[in-house]
Amino acid sequence: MKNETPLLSVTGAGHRYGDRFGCRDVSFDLWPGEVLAVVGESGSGKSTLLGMLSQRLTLDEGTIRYRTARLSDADLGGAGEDERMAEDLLDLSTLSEREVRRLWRTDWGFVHQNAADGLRMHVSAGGNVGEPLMANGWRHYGKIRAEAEEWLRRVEIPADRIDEAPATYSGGMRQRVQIARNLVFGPRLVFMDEPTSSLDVSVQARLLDLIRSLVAELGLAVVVVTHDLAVARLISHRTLVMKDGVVIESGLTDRVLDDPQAAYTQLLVSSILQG
Ligand SMILES: Nc1ncnc2c1ncn2[C@@H]1O[C@H](COP(=O)(O)OP(=O)(O)OP(=O)(O)O)[C@@H](O)[C@H]1O
Repeated sequence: MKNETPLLSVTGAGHRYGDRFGCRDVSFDLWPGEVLAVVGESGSGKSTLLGMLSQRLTLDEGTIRYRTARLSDADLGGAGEDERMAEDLLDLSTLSEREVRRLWRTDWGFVHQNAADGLRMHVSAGGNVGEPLMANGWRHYGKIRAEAEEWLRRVEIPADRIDEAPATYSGGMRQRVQIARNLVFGPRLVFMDEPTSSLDVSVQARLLDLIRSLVAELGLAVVVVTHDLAVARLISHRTLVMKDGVVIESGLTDRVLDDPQAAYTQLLVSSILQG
């Protein structure tokens, strides 16, 4: 059953590069446990949308609201801030940098296309996964180590390799460590930018399977950007199709892919079938 308020609520959102919009007029709601795929060809605005949602790019029009429980902690500062934090849906444009950093520490994960952007390649895998726990106040080395080991086991890293650095790992293993590092602290919303596209097809399937089962098990909300409709099909519940910076079609993934309404989506789907 759905909660009454979405976790993320996006209305008329847009980002401008100079005088041109990279994406605009994007609206959707995302509930806990839901995976939203953003698909479209190169240059359609997928990365811009992800950057805007994750607060890496400015929101130049519209609103993005996020439902937060944890930000109401008293340690955030003045009374005004606390009051605002206690609200159900928080307007992200009102957050200070410190508040955004806190969201990244406690609530949000980001799985990059290239593991090197999301991992410390020369720190052990165990260290990579333990670090977010330390950032969240874990102090007991044995507990951090045990939790990191448990997560590396869940993402199928052999126990005898956790003291090795990701630099020595295969591409698939690196992505799995990146996933563990992004899930170990219990986020509620995870952004994924082409999480499998740097990998061989056979490795992709296994990783997608792992992502799908972890996301379901943890009830995570996910926004995944992909140019690959098969990825959308495998892991997402709903899909947004983007073209020239705007959403041209959205709906349940099976509906969008099996019965596309927009001519552009029909073309995308048929080019896959022919390919
Ligand atoms: N830094 C930038 N400066 C100016 N224009 C940009 C910049 N980044 C992207 N754009 C433009 O914004 C539009 C959307 O690009 P975006 O990178 O979001 O598309 P995309 O769908 O993610 O493409 P890809 O799959 O190739 O990453 C394009 O017209 C692109 O040229």
